[in-house]
Amino acid sequence: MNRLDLIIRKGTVVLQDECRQLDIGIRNGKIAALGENLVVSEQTPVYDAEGLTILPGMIDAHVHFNEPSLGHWEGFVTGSASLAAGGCTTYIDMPLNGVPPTVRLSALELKLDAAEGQSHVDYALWGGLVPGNINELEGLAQAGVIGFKAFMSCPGGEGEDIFTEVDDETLVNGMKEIARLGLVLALHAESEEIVSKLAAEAARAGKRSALDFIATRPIAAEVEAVNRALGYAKQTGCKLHFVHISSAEAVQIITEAKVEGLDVTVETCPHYLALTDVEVERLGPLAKCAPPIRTAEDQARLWAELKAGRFDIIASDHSPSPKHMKQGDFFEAWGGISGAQSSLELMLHEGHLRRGVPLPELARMLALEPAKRFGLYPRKGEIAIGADADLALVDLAGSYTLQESDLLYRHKQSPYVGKTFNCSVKATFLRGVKVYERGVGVGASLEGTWLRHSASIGGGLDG
Ligand SMILES: NC(=O)NC(NC(N)=O)C(=O)[O-]
Ligand SMILES: [Zn+2]
Ligand SMILES: [Zn+2]
Repeated sequence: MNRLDLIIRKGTVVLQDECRQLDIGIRNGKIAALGENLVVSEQTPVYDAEGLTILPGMIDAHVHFNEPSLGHWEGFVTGSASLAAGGCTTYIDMPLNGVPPTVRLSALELKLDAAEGQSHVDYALWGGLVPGNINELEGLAQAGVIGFKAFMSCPGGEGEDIFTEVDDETLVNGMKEIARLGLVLALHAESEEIVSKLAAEAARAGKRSALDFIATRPIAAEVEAVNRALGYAKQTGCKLHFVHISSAEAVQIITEAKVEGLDVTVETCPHYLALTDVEVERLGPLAKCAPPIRTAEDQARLWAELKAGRFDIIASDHSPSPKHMKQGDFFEAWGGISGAQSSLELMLHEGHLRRGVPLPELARMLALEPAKRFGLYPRKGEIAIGADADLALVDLAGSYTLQESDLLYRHKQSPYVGKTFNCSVKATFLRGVKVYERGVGVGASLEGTWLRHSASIGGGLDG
Protein backbone atom coordinates (compact mmCIF):
# COMPACT_ATOMS: atom_id res chain seq x y z
CA MET A 1 0.00 0.00 0.00
CA ASN A 2 1.04 3.56 -0.66
CA ARG A 3 2.31 5.70 2.14
CA LEU A 4 -0.36 7.21 4.40
CA ASP A 5 0.11 10.46 6.31
CA LEU A 6 -2.17 9.47 9.17
CA ILE A 7 -4.38 6.66 10.33
CA ILE A 8 -7.34 7.32 12.55
CA ARG A 9 -7.71 3.99 14.24
CA LYS A 10 -10.79 2.03 15.33
CA GLY A 11 -13.40 4.76 15.50
CA THR A 12 -17.05 3.97 14.82
CA VAL A 13 -17.40 5.56 11.42
CA VAL A 14 -20.74 7.01 10.35
CA LEU A 15 -21.27 6.09 6.70
CA GLN A 16 -24.30 6.85 4.52
CA ASP A 17 -26.28 3.78 5.61
CA GLU A 18 -24.51 2.30 8.60
CA CYS A 19 -21.95 2.78 11.35
CA ARG A 20 -18.87 0.54 11.34
CA GLN A 21 -15.68 0.32 13.31
CA LEU A 22 -13.04 1.19 10.73
CA ASP A 23 -9.61 2.67 10.32
CA ILE A 24 -9.44 5.79 8.19
CA GLY A 25 -6.26 6.22 6.16
CA ILE A 26 -5.45 9.76 5.09
CA ARG A 27 -3.11 10.90 2.35
CA ASN A 28 -2.68 14.48 1.10
CA GLY A 29 -5.71 15.63 3.04
CA LYS A 30 -8.02 13.07 1.46
CA ILE A 31 -9.46 9.82 2.68
CA ALA A 32 -7.27 7.25 0.93
CA ALA A 33 -8.30 4.06 2.70
CA LEU A 34 -11.17 2.79 4.83
CA GLY A 35 -10.97 -0.63 6.34
CA GLU A 36 -10.55 -2.89 9.31
CA ASN A 37 -7.00 -3.10 10.56
CA LEU A 38 -5.30 -1.07 7.88
CA VAL A 39 -1.70 -2.18 7.71
CA VAL A 40 0.81 0.59 8.04
CA SER A 41 4.47 1.10 8.41
CA GLU A 42 5.78 1.90 11.86
CA GLN A 43 6.40 5.50 10.83
CA THR A 44 2.77 6.26 10.04
CA PRO A 45 1.25 8.46 12.72
CA VAL A 46 -1.79 6.93 14.35
CA TYR A 47 -4.62 8.69 16.13
CA ASP A 48 -6.42 6.30 18.43
CA ALA A 49 -10.16 6.81 18.10
CA GLU A 50 -11.30 3.64 19.83
CA GLY A 51 -14.53 4.37 21.70
CA LEU A 52 -15.19 7.48 19.63
CA THR A 53 -17.72 7.99 16.86
CA ILE A 54 -16.55 9.66 13.66
CA LEU A 55 -18.96 11.75 11.63
CA PRO A 56 -18.28 13.70 8.48
CA GLY A 57 -17.40 17.23 9.55
CA MET A 58 -20.56 19.30 9.75
CA ILE A 59 -21.27 21.65 6.86
CA ASP A 60 -23.01 24.65 8.37
CA ALA A 61 -24.82 26.24 5.44
CA HIS A 62 -26.05 29.23 7.43
CA VAL A 63 -23.79 31.49 9.48
CA HIS A 64 -23.46 35.27 9.74
CA PHE A 65 -19.83 36.22 10.46
CA ASN A 66 -20.35 39.96 10.03
CA GLU A 67 -17.12 40.87 8.26
CA PRO A 68 -16.30 43.22 6.65
CA SER A 69 -16.92 46.12 9.04
CA LEU A 70 -18.83 44.38 11.81
CA GLY A 71 -16.09 42.04 12.94
CA HIS A 72 -16.68 43.34 16.43
CA TRP A 73 -19.97 41.40 16.32
CA GLU A 74 -18.36 38.19 15.08
CA GLY A 75 -15.46 37.56 12.76
CA PHE A 76 -13.97 34.82 10.63
CA VAL A 77 -11.30 33.89 13.18
CA THR A 78 -13.59 33.59 16.20
CA GLY A 79 -16.62 32.30 14.32
CA SER A 80 -14.62 29.58 12.56
CA ALA A 81 -12.83 28.65 15.80
CA SER A 82 -16.21 28.02 17.43
CA LEU A 83 -17.23 25.88 14.47
CA ALA A 84 -14.02 23.83 14.62
CA ALA A 85 -14.71 23.23 18.31
CA GLY A 86 -18.20 22.12 17.39
CA GLY A 87 -17.12 19.53 14.81
CA CYS A 88 -17.85 21.69 11.78
CA THR A 89 -15.35 21.75 8.91
CA THR A 90 -17.11 23.88 6.29
CA TYR A 91 -19.48 26.81 6.56
CA ILE A 92 -21.32 29.03 4.15
CA ASP A 93 -21.36 32.67 5.16
CA MET A 94 -24.53 34.67 4.64
CA PRO A 95 -24.48 37.86 2.57
CA LEU A 96 -25.78 40.07 5.35
CA ASN A 97 -24.76 41.70 8.55
CA GLY A 98 -21.35 42.56 7.20
CA VAL A 99 -21.08 46.02 5.62
CA PRO A 100 -21.33 46.18 2.68
CA PRO A 101 -23.61 43.18 2.25
CA THR A 102 -22.52 40.68 -0.41
CA VAL A 103 -24.87 41.96 -3.09
CA ARG A 104 -22.34 43.14 -5.70
CA LEU A 105 -18.92 42.06 -6.89
CA SER A 106 -16.99 44.78 -5.09
CA ALA A 107 -18.59 43.66 -1.81
CA LEU A 108 -17.74 40.03 -2.51
CA GLU A 109 -14.12 41.06 -2.98
CA LEU A 110 -14.12 42.80 0.40
CA LYS A 111 -15.65 39.72 1.99
CA LEU A 112 -13.02 37.48 0.42
CA ASP A 113 -10.23 39.78 1.58
CA ALA A 114 -11.61 39.73 5.12
CA ALA A 115 -11.81 35.94 5.12
CA GLU A 116 -8.52 35.04 3.49
CA GLY A 117 -6.11 33.42 5.90
CA GLN A 118 -8.54 34.05 8.77
CA SER A 119 -10.49 30.82 8.95
CA HIS A 120 -9.91 27.64 10.91
CA VAL A 121 -12.11 25.63 8.54
CA ASP A 122 -13.15 25.79 4.89
CA TYR A 123 -15.86 28.15 3.72
CA ALA A 124 -18.09 29.07 0.83
CA LEU A 125 -20.06 32.27 0.37
CA TRP A 126 -23.64 33.25 -0.33
CA GLY A 127 -24.49 36.23 -2.50
CA GLY A 128 -27.64 38.25 -1.86
CA LEU A 129 -30.71 39.19 -3.87
CA VAL A 130 -32.06 42.63 -2.91
CA PRO A 131 -34.15 45.23 -4.73
CA GLY A 132 -32.08 46.75 -7.51
CA ASN A 133 -29.24 44.22 -7.79
CA ILE A 134 -30.51 41.69 -10.33
CA ASN A 135 -27.86 42.72 -12.83
CA GLU A 136 -25.18 41.94 -10.22
CA LEU A 137 -26.17 38.30 -9.83
CA GLU A 138 -24.37 36.93 -12.87
CA GLY A 139 -21.08 38.54 -11.83
CA LEU A 140 -21.43 37.17 -8.32
CA ALA A 141 -22.21 33.71 -9.72
CA GLN A 142 -19.19 33.79 -12.01
CA ALA A 143 -17.02 34.90 -9.11
CA GLY A 144 -18.06 31.79 -7.21
CA VAL A 145 -20.91 32.32 -4.75
CA ILE A 146 -22.78 29.05 -4.14
CA GLY A 147 -26.22 30.63 -4.34
CA PHE A 148 -28.24 33.66 -3.32
CA LYS A 149 -30.18 34.62 -0.23
CA ALA A 150 -33.23 36.85 -0.04
CA PHE A 151 -35.44 38.00 2.80
CA MET A 152 -39.21 38.15 2.43
CA SER A 153 -39.44 40.08 5.71
CA CYS A 154 -37.32 42.94 6.99
CA PRO A 155 -33.89 41.65 8.11
CA GLY A 156 -33.31 44.34 10.71
CA GLY A 157 -30.02 46.14 11.16
CA GLU A 158 -29.23 49.84 10.95
CA GLY A 159 -27.21 52.01 8.63
CA GLU A 160 -26.91 53.06 5.01
CA ASP A 161 -25.58 50.09 3.14
CA ILE A 162 -27.60 47.26 4.64
CA PHE A 163 -29.42 44.24 3.33
CA THR A 164 -33.10 44.82 2.57
CA GLU A 165 -36.05 42.54 1.94
CA VAL A 166 -37.35 41.83 -1.56
CA ASP A 167 -40.64 43.02 -2.97
CA ASP A 168 -42.53 40.43 -5.01
CA GLU A 169 -41.41 41.85 -8.33
CA THR A 170 -37.75 41.59 -7.32
CA LEU A 171 -38.38 38.10 -6.03
CA VAL A 172 -39.91 36.86 -9.29
CA ASN A 173 -37.35 38.55 -11.52
CA GLY A 174 -34.53 37.43 -9.25
CA MET A 175 -35.80 33.86 -9.42
CA LYS A 176 -35.82 34.01 -13.21
CA GLU A 177 -32.22 35.16 -13.25
CA ILE A 178 -31.06 32.67 -10.61
CA ALA A 179 -32.79 29.88 -12.54
CA ARG A 180 -30.86 30.95 -15.63
CA LEU A 181 -27.63 30.88 -13.63
CA GLY A 182 -28.46 27.41 -12.31
CA LEU A 183 -28.01 28.32 -8.66
CA VAL A 184 -30.24 28.03 -5.59
CA LEU A 185 -32.20 30.86 -3.97
CA ALA A 186 -32.27 30.61 -0.18
CA LEU A 187 -35.26 32.31 1.37
CA HIS A 188 -36.05 33.72 4.76
CA ALA A 189 -39.77 33.06 4.52
CA GLU A 190 -41.94 35.21 6.74
CA SER A 191 -44.67 37.47 5.40
CA GLU A 192 -43.65 41.08 5.97
CA GLU A 193 -47.26 42.14 5.64
CA ILE A 194 -48.38 39.88 8.47
CA VAL A 195 -45.46 40.43 10.83
CA SER A 196 -45.29 44.20 10.44
CA LYS A 197 -49.02 44.54 11.04
CA LEU A 198 -48.86 42.40 14.17
CA ALA A 199 -45.77 44.23 15.41
CA ALA A 200 -47.52 47.60 14.99
CA GLU A 201 -50.56 46.30 16.89
CA ALA A 202 -48.37 45.00 19.71
CA ALA A 203 -46.57 48.32 19.92
CA ARG A 204 -49.88 50.21 20.13
CA ALA A 205 -51.08 47.89 22.87
CA GLY A 206 -47.84 48.30 24.83
CA LYS A 207 -47.01 44.59 24.52
CA ARG A 208 -43.25 44.15 25.06
CA SER A 209 -42.64 40.63 26.37
CA ALA A 210 -40.94 37.65 24.78
CA LEU A 211 -44.27 35.91 24.28
CA ASP A 212 -45.71 39.08 22.77
CA PHE A 213 -42.85 39.09 20.25
CA ILE A 214 -43.41 35.44 19.37
CA ALA A 215 -47.10 36.20 18.78
CA THR A 216 -46.18 38.86 16.20
CA ARG A 217 -44.48 36.23 14.04
CA PRO A 218 -47.02 33.38 13.87
CA ILE A 219 -46.77 30.15 11.89
CA ALA A 220 -49.31 31.67 9.48
CA ALA A 221 -46.70 34.26 8.45
CA GLU A 222 -44.22 31.49 7.61
CA VAL A 223 -46.83 29.46 5.76
CA GLU A 224 -48.02 32.43 3.68
CA ALA A 225 -44.49 33.29 2.59
CA VAL A 226 -43.62 29.66 1.79
CA ASN A 227 -46.76 29.27 -0.32
CA ARG A 228 -46.13 32.46 -2.23
CA ALA A 229 -42.50 31.58 -2.90
CA LEU A 230 -43.42 28.07 -4.08
CA GLY A 231 -45.88 29.61 -6.53
CA TYR A 232 -43.11 31.82 -7.95
CA ALA A 233 -40.72 28.85 -8.10
CA LYS A 234 -43.27 26.94 -10.16
CA GLN A 235 -43.57 29.92 -12.46
CA THR A 236 -39.81 30.56 -12.85
CA GLY A 237 -38.19 27.14 -12.43
CA CYS A 238 -35.87 28.53 -9.74
CA LYS A 239 -34.38 26.09 -7.23
CA LEU A 240 -35.34 27.11 -3.70
CA HIS A 241 -33.91 26.46 -0.28
CA PHE A 242 -36.04 27.50 2.69
CA VAL A 243 -33.76 28.49 5.56
CA HIS A 244 -34.63 28.12 9.26
CA ILE A 245 -38.13 26.69 8.92
CA SER A 246 -39.79 26.71 12.32
CA SER A 247 -43.13 24.95 11.81
CA ALA A 248 -44.36 21.51 10.78
CA GLU A 249 -47.04 23.26 8.73
CA ALA A 250 -44.44 24.83 6.45
CA VAL A 251 -42.52 21.56 6.17
CA GLN A 252 -45.68 19.80 5.02
CA ILE A 253 -46.32 22.34 2.28
CA ILE A 254 -42.72 22.12 1.11
CA THR A 255 -42.92 18.32 1.13
CA GLU A 256 -46.02 18.46 -1.09
CA ALA A 257 -44.17 20.75 -3.48
CA LYS A 258 -41.30 18.26 -3.65
CA VAL A 259 -43.76 15.49 -4.47
CA GLU A 260 -45.12 17.66 -7.26
CA GLY A 261 -41.59 17.83 -8.63
CA LEU A 262 -40.33 21.26 -7.52
CA ASP A 263 -36.60 21.47 -6.81
CA VAL A 264 -36.88 22.69 -3.25
CA THR A 265 -35.07 21.91 0.01
CA VAL A 266 -35.81 22.77 3.61
CA GLU A 267 -33.61 23.61 6.57
CA THR A 268 -34.24 23.92 10.28
CA CYS A 269 -31.95 24.94 13.11
CA PRO A 270 -31.05 23.25 16.39
CA HIS A 271 -32.69 26.05 18.41
CA TYR A 272 -36.16 25.21 17.08
CA LEU A 273 -35.58 21.62 18.17
CA ALA A 274 -33.91 22.32 21.51
CA LEU A 275 -35.74 25.34 22.94
CA THR A 276 -39.38 26.33 23.53
CA ASP A 277 -41.21 29.59 24.17
CA VAL A 278 -41.04 28.88 27.92
CA GLU A 279 -37.24 28.90 27.71
CA VAL A 280 -37.30 32.04 25.59
CA GLU A 281 -39.19 33.75 28.42
CA ARG A 282 -36.53 32.59 30.88
CA LEU A 283 -33.52 33.38 28.67
CA GLY A 284 -34.79 36.68 27.31
CA PRO A 285 -33.26 38.29 24.19
CA LEU A 286 -30.45 35.72 24.16
CA ALA A 287 -33.01 33.40 22.61
CA LYS A 288 -34.61 35.95 20.29
CA CYS A 289 -34.64 34.99 16.62
CA ALA A 290 -36.90 35.17 13.61
CA PRO A 291 -38.89 33.13 12.91
CA PRO A 292 -39.28 32.74 16.67
CA ILE A 293 -38.94 29.68 18.83
CA ARG A 294 -42.40 28.24 19.36
CA THR A 295 -44.36 26.09 21.82
CA ALA A 296 -43.47 22.62 23.08
CA GLU A 297 -46.29 21.21 20.91
CA ASP A 298 -44.94 22.96 17.83
CA GLN A 299 -41.50 21.64 18.66
CA ALA A 300 -42.81 18.07 19.04
CA ARG A 301 -44.39 18.31 15.60
CA LEU A 302 -41.12 19.60 14.17
CA TRP A 303 -39.33 16.58 15.62
CA ALA A 304 -41.95 14.32 14.03
CA GLU A 305 -41.17 15.89 10.64
CA LEU A 306 -37.47 15.41 11.25
CA LYS A 307 -37.92 11.79 12.25
CA ALA A 308 -39.97 11.23 9.11
CA GLY A 309 -36.95 12.39 7.11
CA ARG A 310 -38.55 15.54 5.78
CA PHE A 311 -35.71 17.95 6.50
CA ASP A 312 -32.85 18.22 4.06
CA ILE A 313 -30.47 20.40 6.04
CA ILE A 314 -29.74 21.42 9.61
CA ALA A 315 -27.80 24.66 10.00
CA SER A 316 -27.02 26.92 12.92
CA ASP A 317 -28.18 30.35 11.67
CA HIS A 318 -25.47 31.69 13.95
CA SER A 319 -26.31 35.41 13.99
CA PRO A 320 -24.65 36.98 17.03
CA SER A 321 -24.20 40.55 18.11
CA PRO A 322 -22.40 42.36 20.92
CA LYS A 323 -23.82 41.58 24.35
CA HIS A 324 -25.45 44.94 24.93
CA MET A 325 -27.67 44.31 21.90
CA LYS A 326 -28.92 41.02 23.36
CA GLN A 327 -30.28 42.60 26.52
CA GLY A 328 -33.14 44.79 27.61
CA ASP A 329 -36.41 45.24 25.77
CA PHE A 330 -37.25 42.07 23.84
CA PHE A 331 -38.60 43.85 20.76
CA GLU A 332 -35.59 46.20 20.57
CA ALA A 333 -32.93 43.50 21.07
CA TRP A 334 -30.99 42.01 18.17
CA GLY A 335 -32.76 39.09 16.50
CA GLY A 336 -30.38 36.22 16.01
CA ILE A 337 -29.01 33.37 18.08
CA SER A 338 -25.39 32.67 18.85
CA GLY A 339 -25.16 28.90 18.76
CA ALA A 340 -22.86 27.61 16.03
CA GLN A 341 -20.45 25.86 18.38
CA SER A 342 -23.23 23.63 19.73
CA SER A 343 -25.06 22.52 16.57
CA LEU A 344 -23.59 19.05 16.24
CA GLU A 345 -23.67 18.35 19.97
CA LEU A 346 -27.28 19.54 20.17
CA MET A 347 -28.33 17.24 17.35
CA LEU A 348 -26.44 14.30 18.84
CA HIS A 349 -27.83 14.93 22.32
CA GLU A 350 -31.40 15.89 21.46
CA GLY A 351 -31.74 13.89 18.25
CA HIS A 352 -29.67 10.73 18.57
CA LEU A 353 -29.26 10.12 22.30
CA ARG A 354 -32.68 11.35 23.48
CA ARG A 355 -34.89 10.57 20.48
CA GLY A 356 -33.13 7.76 18.65
CA VAL A 357 -32.50 9.51 15.34
CA PRO A 358 -29.94 7.28 13.61
CA LEU A 359 -26.46 8.74 13.18
CA PRO A 360 -26.39 8.31 9.37
CA GLU A 361 -29.64 10.26 9.23
CA LEU A 362 -28.11 13.11 11.25
CA ALA A 363 -24.99 13.03 9.06
CA ARG A 364 -27.24 13.27 6.02
CA MET A 365 -28.75 16.57 7.21
CA LEU A 366 -25.58 17.97 8.78
CA ALA A 367 -23.13 17.18 5.98
CA LEU A 368 -24.26 15.17 2.95
CA GLU A 369 -27.29 17.20 1.84
CA PRO A 370 -25.71 20.62 2.32
CA ALA A 371 -22.70 19.41 0.32
CA LYS A 372 -24.91 18.14 -2.47
CA ARG A 373 -27.23 21.12 -2.54
CA PHE A 374 -24.50 23.73 -2.72
CA GLY A 375 -22.01 22.12 -5.09
CA LEU A 376 -19.51 20.86 -2.50
CA TYR A 377 -20.11 17.15 -3.13
CA PRO A 378 -18.31 14.73 -3.57
CA ARG A 379 -15.30 16.58 -2.23
CA LYS A 380 -17.20 17.30 0.99
CA GLY A 381 -20.16 15.77 2.79
CA GLU A 382 -19.37 12.14 3.60
CA ILE A 383 -16.69 9.80 4.82
CA ALA A 384 -15.70 8.07 1.61
CA ILE A 385 -12.54 7.31 -0.30
CA GLY A 386 -11.46 10.32 -2.31
CA ALA A 387 -13.31 12.87 -0.18
CA ASP A 388 -11.55 15.48 1.94
CA ALA A 389 -10.64 14.05 5.33
CA ASP A 390 -13.01 16.40 7.18
CA LEU A 391 -13.98 14.60 10.36
CA ALA A 392 -15.73 15.19 13.67
CA LEU A 393 -14.64 12.75 16.39
CA VAL A 394 -17.25 12.65 19.12
CA ASP A 395 -17.62 10.89 22.43
CA LEU A 396 -21.23 9.79 22.76
CA ALA A 397 -20.70 9.18 26.47
CA GLY A 398 -18.67 12.33 27.13
CA SER A 399 -21.11 14.25 29.27
CA TYR A 400 -20.30 17.87 30.13
CA THR A 401 -22.04 21.09 31.08
CA LEU A 402 -21.41 23.99 28.72
CA GLN A 403 -19.67 26.94 30.41
CA GLU A 404 -19.24 30.43 29.11
CA SER A 405 -15.49 29.82 29.14
CA ASP A 406 -15.93 26.97 26.61
CA LEU A 407 -17.29 29.37 24.01
CA LEU A 408 -14.95 30.57 21.28
CA TYR A 409 -17.29 33.19 19.83
CA ARG A 410 -16.24 36.84 19.84
CA HIS A 411 -18.91 37.38 22.48
CA LYS A 412 -19.18 34.57 24.98
CA GLN A 413 -22.93 34.20 25.00
CA SER A 414 -25.19 31.34 24.06
CA PRO A 415 -28.64 30.19 25.13
CA TYR A 416 -27.06 26.79 25.88
CA VAL A 417 -24.69 27.88 28.66
CA GLY A 418 -25.53 25.67 31.64
CA LYS A 419 -26.95 22.90 29.50
CA THR A 420 -25.59 19.42 30.08
CA PHE A 421 -24.76 17.51 26.92
CA ASN A 422 -24.41 13.75 27.10
CA CYS A 423 -21.80 13.87 24.36
CA SER A 424 -18.90 16.04 23.29
CA VAL A 425 -16.75 16.78 20.30
CA LYS A 426 -13.28 15.39 21.05
CA ALA A 427 -11.41 16.42 17.93
CA THR A 428 -11.99 17.93 14.51
CA PHE A 429 -9.89 17.23 11.42
CA LEU A 430 -9.85 19.47 8.37
CA ARG A 431 -8.36 17.82 5.29
CA GLY A 432 -6.49 15.43 7.55
CA VAL A 433 -5.11 18.08 9.88
CA LYS A 434 -6.31 18.28 13.46
CA VAL A 435 -7.75 21.77 13.86
CA TYR A 436 -9.33 21.22 17.28
CA GLU A 437 -8.83 18.93 20.24
CA ARG A 438 -10.89 19.04 23.38
CA GLY A 439 -8.82 20.29 26.30
CA VAL A 440 -6.22 21.76 23.95
CA GLY A 441 -8.31 24.09 21.82
CA VAL A 442 -8.07 25.18 18.21
CA GLY A 443 -4.82 25.09 16.29
CA ALA A 444 -2.81 28.23 15.69
CA SER A 445 -2.75 28.02 11.93
CA LEU A 446 -5.65 29.27 9.89
CA GLU A 447 -5.78 26.80 7.04
CA GLY A 448 -9.39 27.20 5.96
CA THR A 449 -9.76 27.93 2.27
CA TRP A 450 -12.47 29.39 0.10
CA LEU A 451 -14.55 26.83 -1.76
CA ARG A 452 -15.32 28.70 -4.90
CA HIS A 453 -18.34 27.47 -6.77
CA SER A 454 -17.18 27.01 -10.30
CA ALA A 455 -19.35 28.66 -12.83
CA SER A 456 -22.74 29.25 -12.43
CA ILE A 457 -23.88 27.23 -15.36
CA GLY A 458 -23.29 23.58 -14.73
CA GLY A 459 -22.22 23.91 -11.12
CA GLY A 460 -19.43 22.03 -9.42
CA LEU A 461 -16.56 23.12 -7.27
CA ASP A 462 -13.15 24.38 -8.24
CA GLY A 463 -9.92 22.88 -7.04
N1 LIG B 1 -30.23 39.82 10.14
C1 LIG B 1 -30.07 38.54 10.53
O1 LIG B 1 -29.00 38.00 10.72
N2 LIG B 1 -31.15 37.81 10.69
C2 LIG B 1 -31.11 36.47 11.10
N3 LIG B 1 -31.79 36.50 12.32
C3 LIG B 1 -32.62 35.62 12.89
N4 LIG B 1 -32.78 34.43 12.36
O2 LIG B 1 -33.22 35.93 13.91
C4 LIG B 1 -31.78 35.66 10.02
O3 LIG B 1 -31.16 34.80 9.42
O4 LIG B 1 -32.95 35.93 9.74
ZN1 LIG C 1 -33.29 34.55 8.17
ZN1 LIG D 1 -29.66 33.84 9.19
